[in-house]
Amino acid sequence: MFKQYCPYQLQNYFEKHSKSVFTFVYPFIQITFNEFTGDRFMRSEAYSAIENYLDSSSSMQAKRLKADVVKNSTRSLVLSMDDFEEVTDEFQGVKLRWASGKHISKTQPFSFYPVTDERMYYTLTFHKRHRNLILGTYLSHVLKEGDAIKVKNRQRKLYTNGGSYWRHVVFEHPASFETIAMEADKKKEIMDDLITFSQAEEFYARIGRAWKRGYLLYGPPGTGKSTMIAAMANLLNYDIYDLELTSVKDNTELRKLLIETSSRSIIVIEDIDCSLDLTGQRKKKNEEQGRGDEKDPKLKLPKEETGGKQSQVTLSGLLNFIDGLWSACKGERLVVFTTNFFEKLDPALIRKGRMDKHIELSYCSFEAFKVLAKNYLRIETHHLYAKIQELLGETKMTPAEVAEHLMPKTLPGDSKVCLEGLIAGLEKAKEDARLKAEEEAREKGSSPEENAKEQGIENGLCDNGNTELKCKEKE
Ligand SMILES: Nc1ncnc2c1ncn2[C@@H]1O[C@H](COP(=O)(O)OP(=O)(O)OP(=O)(O)O)[C@@H](O)[C@H]1O
Repeated sequence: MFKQYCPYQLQNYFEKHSKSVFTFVYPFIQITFNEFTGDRFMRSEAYSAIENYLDSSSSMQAKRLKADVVKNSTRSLVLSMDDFEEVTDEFQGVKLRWASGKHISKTQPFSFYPVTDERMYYTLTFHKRHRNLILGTYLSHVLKEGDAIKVKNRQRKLYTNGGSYWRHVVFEHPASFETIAMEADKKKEIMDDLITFSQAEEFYARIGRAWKRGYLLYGPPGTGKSTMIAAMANLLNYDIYDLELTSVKDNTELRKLLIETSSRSIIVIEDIDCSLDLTGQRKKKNEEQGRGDEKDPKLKLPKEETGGKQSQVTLSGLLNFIDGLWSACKGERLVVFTTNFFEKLDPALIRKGRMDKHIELSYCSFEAFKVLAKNYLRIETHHLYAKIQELLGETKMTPAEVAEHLMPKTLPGDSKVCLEGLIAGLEKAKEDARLKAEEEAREKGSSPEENAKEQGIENGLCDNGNTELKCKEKE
């Protein structure tokens, strides 16, 4: 009515003065928290924290609620406060009122149809005599609680890069450290390391280091490197960013992608030896040029998925990402590289400080087999175990291959059939290796035993299933 009957020229005047009179006599303070700050595309962190904080209490108080299904493993229903609804809160005996609202505006940019733009907001109302308490302690309490609820309830995501953007799906991999086939003490060491890292915020701040840790997982294909990454993410409740380096155009794009990763995440580069053209060229180039520059800016990625153009990402760009200045910007993060060829990697890339922990995932040991048998067949022991132990000591078989033999062919599955299948597989692998060694010995004119040993070293294998580096060390 006011807008309809009051002359337009007077409206502003009245609004301005009535507001100041109203503010003078009104004993309450009102704060608005908008969903978006400045930039339309940046959601306000304060708004998200308040949303989480209020959602936890609004289901008990609000009369009108919104429901949404969260597609995590349990598909739970999340209730939140509906638009233009109010709830009260109490803090140290002080009562406060939260209300949700929505600004709706119709914009008509270049399209024929008007586009509706909705912006949510929350308002907090409290008496002005509690100003110090609310602005100081209460608001930081709300933000802290809201962030903690977010961490607890969040759906973890698996991101992958398509060009310069991240796309994501909900991450629901069932791998855990319990199901990983590995020696118990090695497993415990890795878990302790991860947990210590995740709790060491103050420690990292005190020693002046960015809160991040690098892991290099190496070993033959099928030994559980990817499974280990999923187990790490599940243990720490982190997101995963699976970075496909070959589709990143240049260092600027790499930096953009990495700046967009969030805290509490694992950044993974799988098969790093295939993503970066490493040692060979670099060493050769350095030798030719007679210099030992660690970060050769001319070293480029192979020409692959960057629209047929050669990727311009350089080793120096990658090294900057791992431990350059900006890498400290986003808090708690793990960087994980995987490779099948440890020895191919540039020492600069994997030196301690960049890749702090080197974890070898190797061929299936008897202890690892027992974990797999427990997972797949639910048995702790069997009279065929002795034979399997003997064969695993003589033959190399990856956990992936062992797992395949243990997979029941029909349900509910017969343990004896699976174990016999595994024994047959191991015997065949042993025989194949023997024939191959004989064949190659004939070609070279050396004895099969010598040849087998040489082969083991060439292929990165060793008597006990370790990779080349260890074999050489042992020798
Ligand atoms: N150590 C292990 N513990 C439990 N399962 C394993 C292990 N290693 C392999 N597997 C099984 O084998 C499959 C393949 O393993 P995974 O993809 O993790 O191997 P990888 O080392 O990452 O191989 P690649 O180098 O080819 O990427 C997985 O689905 C998993 O079920």
